[in-house]
Amino acid sequence: MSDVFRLLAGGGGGARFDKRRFADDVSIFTGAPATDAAAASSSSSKAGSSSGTKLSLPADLDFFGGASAQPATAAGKAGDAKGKGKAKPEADSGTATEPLTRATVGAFLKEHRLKLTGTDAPLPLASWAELSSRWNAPEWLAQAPAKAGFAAPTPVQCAASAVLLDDRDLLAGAPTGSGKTMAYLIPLLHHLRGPKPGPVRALIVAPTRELATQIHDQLRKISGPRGVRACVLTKANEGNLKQGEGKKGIFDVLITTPMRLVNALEAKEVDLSGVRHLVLDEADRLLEEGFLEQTDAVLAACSHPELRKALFSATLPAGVEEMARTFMVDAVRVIVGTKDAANESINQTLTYVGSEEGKLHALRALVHEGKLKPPALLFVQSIARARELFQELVYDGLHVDVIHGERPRAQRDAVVDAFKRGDVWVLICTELLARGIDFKGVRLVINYDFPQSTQAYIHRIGRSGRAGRQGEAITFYTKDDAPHLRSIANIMKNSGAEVPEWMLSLKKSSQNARNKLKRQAPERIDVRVAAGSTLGRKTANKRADMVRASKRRTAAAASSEAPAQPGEQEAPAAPPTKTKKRKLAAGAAAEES
Ligand SMILES: Nc1ncnc2c1ncn2[C@@H]1O[C@H](COP(=O)(O)OP(=O)(O)OP(=O)(O)O)[C@@H](O)[C@H]1O
Repeated sequence: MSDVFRLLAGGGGGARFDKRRFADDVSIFTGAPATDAAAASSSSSKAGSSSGTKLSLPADLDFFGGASAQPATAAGKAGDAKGKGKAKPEADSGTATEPLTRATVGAFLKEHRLKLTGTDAPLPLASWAELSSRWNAPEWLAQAPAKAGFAAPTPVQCAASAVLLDDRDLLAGAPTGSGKTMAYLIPLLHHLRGPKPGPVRALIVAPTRELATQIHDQLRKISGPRGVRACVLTKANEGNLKQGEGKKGIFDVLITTPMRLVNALEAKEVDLSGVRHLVLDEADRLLEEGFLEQTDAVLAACSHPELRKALFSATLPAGVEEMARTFMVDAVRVIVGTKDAANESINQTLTYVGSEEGKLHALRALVHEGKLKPPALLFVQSIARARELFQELVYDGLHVDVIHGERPRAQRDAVVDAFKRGDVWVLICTELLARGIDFKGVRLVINYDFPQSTQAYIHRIGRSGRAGRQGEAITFYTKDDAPHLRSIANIMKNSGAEVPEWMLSLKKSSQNARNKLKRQAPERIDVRVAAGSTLGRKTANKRADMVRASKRRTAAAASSEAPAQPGEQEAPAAPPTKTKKRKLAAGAAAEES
């Protein structure tokens, strides 16, 4: 039996993977025909063990491309996207594409559903070759995207990169998974040219440490032979950013969460007066309650007179755009597809589960019906519920793990790696993973708890269907969620999903109710209590033993790590008072520490 196949086997009770039913999936793991794979099944590994042995994965199992040295031909993949608003490069790999002219740009914008507004908005670039022909970028930079597997630019890269290469302020909205990160990293590298001792010259702010780390990884991938020096700000490397007293800063690019940066600013460990390029990734989140105060402080500390600002997100509510206009100068606005819409490569469904008690039944039914296609993300509304659901599912043989802002940093990193390797099949998570995280191979997102806003919905389900791949999202709703059903149903309809007419004609929830829901998650009974009726005493005792054992393993693994601060961005609690605001912000940025 192959190691990979051993991974499929789960221990304990509950709804296990039925390997006959999932013969097609099993065959991926064995490389054998589906029927043989099913016949060869046997069980040995422990459910929920994510630390797992390192496996050498067959290509089909390398869901996230992490195991293969050669990245997937991303341009080809993105090129697979059919229809509107998707990451769709304009040409096949390597094909030279004519630069756009004022005469041809209209058709290009229409074809790629691009909206470009602003004074003298620059023409989008039509191929990476224009990096050198139009902006005189060094050869290595013009070749960097193709080397990274991105043969042709995606629509947001065509339009937004051109604006940034022209050194203009930018507000960009494009669907999840459409390549926004490269859209700003490539121009950044162009402007920085190479490493230069002295103060930090570029600053990228993102709401979670996980996203900051991912951006850093992407930057390293393309930063070329004379690579600029970038770091994710941590307590440990703060000192290296200090200027003066005979010290010269050694980092060109700083990538950070707002709270971490504000702490460093307050401790006078970082000087941002040399920052020429500021990127706010997931800008609407950074300009929302919980982060706004910190983002404000960061903007104030970036005092360079020629500071250029770039704001990116898949969702840009009107209020955020309005706020952005107060600090941007002569900005160009780029929108790909319909603003604030879900990615159209994702097949979306809403599932009525009655009450909290119905959720586990519905989840287990998905497993039995072979509809829970791993790798899958399972979103819940709070850290407490993430823990509860993990305790409930850890015995189901699903190779499940959990990630949230109260797990120590090393554990969070290990879980992300295990998920990328394919060791974890189902990852229970909070909003910590909802934004920006690029697990390319995620096949299914389940909203176990109803999302608290349309933005949360768009970002959560956007963890699948990336770079032109197909994805799937299932959202559970109870009768208590019904008042907010209509707004999600509308988002679904606007991205081409079939939605029953009655959902669209439900009464619209009031702005107040929507704001309240956004601020505060609804009360839900404990997942374990909801499941209580299905558990025999014996099973319950066995579960308790296994949870204790799992906790012991976790504690042993984390013994060297200080835990992150409690709270996180998805649970911004009650309307903030002044002091509470500060606490909230600390909570919102818990994952950065
Ligand atoms: N030109 C390209 N061709 C094909 N794939 C690309 C291209 N540029 C980026 N990608 C890939 O597309 C995936 C999604 O990119 P990225 O994470 O930047 O999306 P995003 O638009 O920022 O999404 P989100 O809104 O969720 O943050 C990544 O795996 C990236 O490597």
